[in-house]
Amino acid sequence: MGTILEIQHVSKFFGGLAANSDVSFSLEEGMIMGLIGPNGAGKTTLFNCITGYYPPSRGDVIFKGQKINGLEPDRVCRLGMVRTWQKVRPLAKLSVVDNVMVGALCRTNSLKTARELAMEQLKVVRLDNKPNFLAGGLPIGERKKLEVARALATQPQLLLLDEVMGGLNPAESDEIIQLILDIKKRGGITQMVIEHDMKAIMRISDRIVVINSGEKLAEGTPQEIVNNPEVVRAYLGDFHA
Ligand SMILES: Nc1ncnc2c1ncn2[C@@H]1O[C@H](COP(=O)(O)OP(=O)(O)OP(=O)(O)O)[C@@H](O)[C@H]1O
Repeated sequence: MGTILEIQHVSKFFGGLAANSDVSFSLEEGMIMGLIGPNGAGKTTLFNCITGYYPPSRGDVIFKGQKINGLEPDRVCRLGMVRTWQKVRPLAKLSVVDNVMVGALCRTNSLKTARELAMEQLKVVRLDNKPNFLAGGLPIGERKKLEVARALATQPQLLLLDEVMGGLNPAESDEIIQLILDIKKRGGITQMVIEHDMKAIMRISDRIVVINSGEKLAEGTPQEIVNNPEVVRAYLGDFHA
């Protein structure tokens, strides 16, 4: 197993605000990395810097040994890295399967192949009973799954999930947790997960990075993180796994 992603001294400034400040860590292939921190800590900004939605102001993002800062998100996606969005925005007037085909078309120009790839991923997220439903009519739990299916259809090696459990009830969150663990078990996809649900993040993560005020506060196994006094003081309060 090698390193799939290296974040080296990444900073992102918005005017005078350092949304990310000198953040460094790396991800081993096949693992699930949790990214946690208080609201406004800079987690989504870091995802945006990694996936090409913004170039970092400083520092480098190295994916599979290649420096990718400054590359457009669609180029990054073709290299094998894709993210989901915290606020899911499916193409509401398109069907479920057509939404997932949009992801698959990153790999093929054939609509037939794209449809087959899309149906495969709908099976993975258990939405294959609704391919012709309008995406805009899905309840939030299914819209989140659709978002994951669209991302998977790009055939990524690195999947970044931004609060896929946000707004879900416990049963729906459990389904997503199971989905993330299934993706890991099938192999071939490394995952990085932003999540506020601490029980969930402790359950799924091999390692956790804690961000606070734009800076990396700590990194370690879930057990190391819950036992880190600085993390407890800044973020976890009296949370115990
Ligand atoms: N495009 C932008 N322009 C200006 N400031 C921004 C922009 N995007 C984010 N910020 C600021 O950067 C800081 C980090 O925001 P970010 O959304 O990355 O945090 P977060 O950890 O993902 O928060 P949350 O958990 O609430 O989603 C915040 O102060 C935010 O207001």
